[in-house]
Amino acid sequence: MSNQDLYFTAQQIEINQAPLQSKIFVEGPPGCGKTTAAVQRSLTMIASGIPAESILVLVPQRTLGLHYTNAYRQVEFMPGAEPDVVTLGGLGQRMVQLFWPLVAERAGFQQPLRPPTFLTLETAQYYLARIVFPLIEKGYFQSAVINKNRLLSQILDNLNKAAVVGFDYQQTSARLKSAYPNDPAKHTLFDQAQECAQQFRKYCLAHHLLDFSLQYEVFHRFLWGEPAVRGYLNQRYRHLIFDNVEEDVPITHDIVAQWLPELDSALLLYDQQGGYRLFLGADTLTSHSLARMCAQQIECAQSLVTSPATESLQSDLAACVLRESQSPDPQSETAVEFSYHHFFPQMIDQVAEQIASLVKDQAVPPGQIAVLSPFLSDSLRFSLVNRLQEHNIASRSHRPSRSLREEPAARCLLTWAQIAHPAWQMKPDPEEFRSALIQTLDGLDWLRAHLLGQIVYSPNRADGELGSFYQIKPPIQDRITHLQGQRYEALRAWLQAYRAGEPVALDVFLSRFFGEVLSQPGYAFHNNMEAASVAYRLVESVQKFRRGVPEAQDFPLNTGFDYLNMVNQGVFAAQYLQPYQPASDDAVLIMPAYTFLMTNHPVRVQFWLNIGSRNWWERIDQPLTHPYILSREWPSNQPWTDADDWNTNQKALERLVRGLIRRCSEKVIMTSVEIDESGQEQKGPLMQAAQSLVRRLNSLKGAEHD
Ligand SMILES: Nc1ncnc2c1ncn2[C@@H]1O[C@H](COP(=O)(O)OP(=O)(O)OP(=O)(O)O)[C@@H](O)[C@H]1O
Repeated sequence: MSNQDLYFTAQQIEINQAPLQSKIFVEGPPGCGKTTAAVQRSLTMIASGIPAESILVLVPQRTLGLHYTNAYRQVEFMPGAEPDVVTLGGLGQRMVQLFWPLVAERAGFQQPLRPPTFLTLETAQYYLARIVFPLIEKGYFQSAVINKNRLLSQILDNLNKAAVVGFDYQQTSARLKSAYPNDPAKHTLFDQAQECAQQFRKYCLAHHLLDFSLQYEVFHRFLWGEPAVRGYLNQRYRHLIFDNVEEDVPITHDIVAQWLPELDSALLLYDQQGGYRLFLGADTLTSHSLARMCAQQIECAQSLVTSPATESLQSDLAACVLRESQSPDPQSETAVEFSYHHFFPQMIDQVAEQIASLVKDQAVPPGQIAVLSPFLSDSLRFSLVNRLQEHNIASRSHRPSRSLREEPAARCLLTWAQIAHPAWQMKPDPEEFRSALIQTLDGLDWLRAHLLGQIVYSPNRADGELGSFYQIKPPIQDRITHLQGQRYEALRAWLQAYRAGEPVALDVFLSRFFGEVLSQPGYAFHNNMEAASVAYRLVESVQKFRRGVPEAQDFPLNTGFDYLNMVNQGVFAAQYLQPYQPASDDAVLIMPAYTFLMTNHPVRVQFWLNIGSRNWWERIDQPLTHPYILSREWPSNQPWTDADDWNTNQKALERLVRGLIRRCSEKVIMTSVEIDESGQEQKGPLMQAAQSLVRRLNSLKGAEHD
């Protein structure tokens, strides 16, 4: 629906028609039309002669800016003369780049004349790993039962929290310890994490490297107060639209509070009951205090998404979560459905069938259906996508970060890279080799791959060469089939030729191998768009790694070894940010629940999978960090208790339930299983709340009959 087709609400008209120089704070529930009104207002401003490039649209994360970028794409702006849609981190990075000479020395960089290198998550993990792994060998982090990747990301998380909440990162351990006064084991972990963070920061300052926390800190502490920088920003931007203020972090709010009086106009949009990015430092209190800085306040009360029935369901289920005695509204019943199953696969089959019936019998567009769960495991995603495919229904799954290592296509490419570079002395085990064969030769089954692999590959072979298909005994050749044998031989010849020549950087190797072998007819990547896109992202990830590691410029070949080493140790390509594509009407969305909340895409029907799982309620265990204790609200020296855990989990579930239902216009279908994927019995708090709602609705009916 384009904006021309909408009848704007009174509040939307008020926002759109407010005088051009106004500073307005709009608040309301999600789905009351705030973003739509803001997009419209910016277009009205541009139509009235305000230069588009003087409008800054600030969002807490890129997905939340999609409505703006999509709308601006429809308008023909001159190149460079369009509104800027950015996060404060993005803006900060640009400023650091631009004003580097002004700030490098003052910020403590030891080689201020060298240009800054901005680290990605992976390159930051790489440098941090070089500090942390030797310490692990010495016995650090022994009591933390988490994998290396999570260890690294929690140390980086502490640095990020300090930067965005606004405290000295060297105080992190003291803050955490004061919340657990009687837990020496935790104290040791916090101190060790702190020591790693300190060494990492020292290394970054010595080598002009900036991870996210340092970018943010340099911008906030050293550039924001500089008259030259402020002058530049004030000349460039005169109008601010700040959407989803409640999902942003305190330092962004501080900066905006100081900036507001200097701007010509501002429109700030606040979602009530939001703050889902708490893990990343989002702070609803500091965000709401911005209301005082705006002369005009507008409240939108009416959701344009929910029906009266889903609105009631939202309030009734939230009451059950919080165990408040509230008599439900009978119409809630029409907006919810429950389905119970013994086992996980039955639940998946049933969900797929229900979706097929919604699409085929009730003409619900697939894009108006979302399947949500707290986490999206590979097996869950895989089974659901497959079941839907059997019904000819397209789906789109999105996880904000995925491990490339988990992608079979990426593992396959990296296995061949190891075989192509014997000097690295990284020999895949026979199982990895067999999987690579299955992933590579189109139509090769497990048994044939096993036969072929057993004969042609041995990790013990000193020269690392692969055996030839033609030396295999004819009856076995027949079993493997000559067609697959020829394909294997062409692959082997390619690798042999590569090994005979000068090796190239890993990303170059991967692109060539993909282009010249894997994507050719007869190989499994041919016409396989998903595998191709994984290959592309892997190449990009290696490339970014090579470019982000300055010493790699001199030794590009070592980078390949380092990269693979990190992958093998479980560090990365542990995570990459999947580009988020805006939702389309022809594919069912399959997403983690919190990711869905950040896509700004309401739907008609939601499926909540396995509501008995405690993951709907419980925070993931983070032994080295803590989102609440490291927030501004948490008083120093106040102990964190089990009751705090319980209360925050309750509050988070209530917020999640409300947030999801407020993005649903017709029905929520809640599914549960007795025994989950890992064989556990399921009866978590969301399930208990749902059961309590059923009881309350039933007793209401009982009362009616009486
Ligand atoms: N005047 C209107 N009439 C009908 N539908 C509308 C109107 N304004 C917006 N919508 C639709 O309502 C939905 C929510 O709108 P919008 O995203 O602008 O709300 P919001 O308050 O910004 O929500 P969120 O906080 O989730 O971003 C969208 O699907 C949008 O197309």
